[in-house]
Amino acid sequence: MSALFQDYLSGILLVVVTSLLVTWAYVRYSYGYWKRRNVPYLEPKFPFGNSNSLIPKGIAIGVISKEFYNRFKSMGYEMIGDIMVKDFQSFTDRGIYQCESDPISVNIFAQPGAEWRAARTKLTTVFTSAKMKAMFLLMLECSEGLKEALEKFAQEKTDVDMLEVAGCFTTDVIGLYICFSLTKRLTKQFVGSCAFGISCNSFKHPDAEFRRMGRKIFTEFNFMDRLNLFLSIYAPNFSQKIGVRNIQKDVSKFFFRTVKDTVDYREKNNVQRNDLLQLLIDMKNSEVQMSMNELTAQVFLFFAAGFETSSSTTTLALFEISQRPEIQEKLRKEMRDVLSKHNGQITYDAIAEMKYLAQAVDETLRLWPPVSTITRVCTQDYQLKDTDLTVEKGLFVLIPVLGLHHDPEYWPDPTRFDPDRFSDENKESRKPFTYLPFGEGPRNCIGLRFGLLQTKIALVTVLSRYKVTLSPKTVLPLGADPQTFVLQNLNRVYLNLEQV
Ligand code: HEM
Repeated sequence: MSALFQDYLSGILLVVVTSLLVTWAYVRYSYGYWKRRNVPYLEPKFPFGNSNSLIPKGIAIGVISKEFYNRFKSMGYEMIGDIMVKDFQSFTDRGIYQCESDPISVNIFAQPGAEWRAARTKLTTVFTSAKMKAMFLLMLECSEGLKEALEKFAQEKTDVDMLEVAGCFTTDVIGLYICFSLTKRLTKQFVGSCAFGISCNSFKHPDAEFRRMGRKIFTEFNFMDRLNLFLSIYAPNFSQKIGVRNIQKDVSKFFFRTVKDTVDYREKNNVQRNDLLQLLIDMKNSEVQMSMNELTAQVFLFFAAGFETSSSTTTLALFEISQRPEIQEKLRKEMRDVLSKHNGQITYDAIAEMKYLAQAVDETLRLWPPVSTITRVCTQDYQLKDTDLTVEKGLFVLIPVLGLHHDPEYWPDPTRFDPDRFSDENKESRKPFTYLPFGEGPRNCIGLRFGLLQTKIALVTVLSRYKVTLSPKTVLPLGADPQTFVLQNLNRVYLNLEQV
């Protein structure tokens, strides 16, 4: 019996030791990939190679890719244009994990090649100029909630947690855009009414489900969420086989429930609305035949991509502007001049006329690009121009947006906030592909105009009414949070408002 047990133990030991040896050999071999090809590289460290962004106290992905960029930029950045635009057909995918058993992950951001192209063609119709103009009215309606909240802060002379306030505004905008009517009457009927268990008036209900889910998508990961994320990034094929999900279960459940209830309600009651969901419902019922799973996944992605990027841009623009009184005054003067030409009303055309505002937003996106690293995956072997190096199918490419945006060669004194960098004259002399806040090429940001518009409306709402200063409560430097994939700050931005 004891000999049998010993044999059993030795067997287990042998399996364990062999597995460890095989893993070690595999890791060593993988770490030698660039050395074997004679390409300059950073020595990877066990167990996370060159990336430790998923472990507590790690480094944000944008900061890691900036470090790579600073080390190797002498190799030339021209290949970025080839990869994103000219030779896009060899780099159509983003390499984001998706898993059929978690249908919400199969969205336009993650979809590969042909599936992505079909989805992009369908969804592009959502962002026409006419739709943007209609959307503008809805954004203005949502800015009423922002106005009220700001008034309260100013009267009570309390610090404004700007990311939270901007997050409420953009959540309402995107929530309404996705699911609710563009007409005032119907919007009023639904805002805050919890018609389908949703409340989308984040200012009145800061813990409304839409807002709670929004916060959760980017910042709240428990141990299992973290483990799932880790597996989906480092072992995607294995993760797909065992059904690992990279989006939190309750977030996924919320979107499936909400979208299903809303679609059922509209179909049963023959309700038609002028919003994204209607467009997707029409597609579902047309020859395009979008499934309910795809429809829900796209709704989720628009929500996730649409609110956080713009709320952090608004917050960081105000962070910079609060510390530069001369820039703030110039912006306010422009706002007043333009608004006075439009009877004091914020209109679509008035926003388009505010050139210095556009420059300030562009400069914020240079200094603080929410998507600080863009990814592409090589989808067919690719010969890198002027080299004998073949980029192999399946290889991941990181495009170091933060590194490019902070490079003193293209942006002298790069940490200084200076909207004049984006004057017409300076824009003309800029090198291509050194400014990529919305990506580039066929897979660039589909919501670019939407994002800029809601950011500008929020800024006009704040700056045309209040002088903004940075509260001493703000801990500096802000620092980049390693735990999220968008560039988020570790420390909150607190502002003080004084009516002008
Ligand atoms: C300031 C605001 C925003 C910024 C900085 C931003 C940035 C980006 C970036 C860098 C990408 C990747 C581009 C690439 O890979 O080349 C992206 C993709 C995307 N964004 Fe945005 N975004 C913003 C707002 C929005 C909004 C408001 C929406 C929707 C309403 C949106 C929807 C999307 C979608 C669907 C994609 C995937 C496009 C595709 O794969 O075809 N974004 N965004």
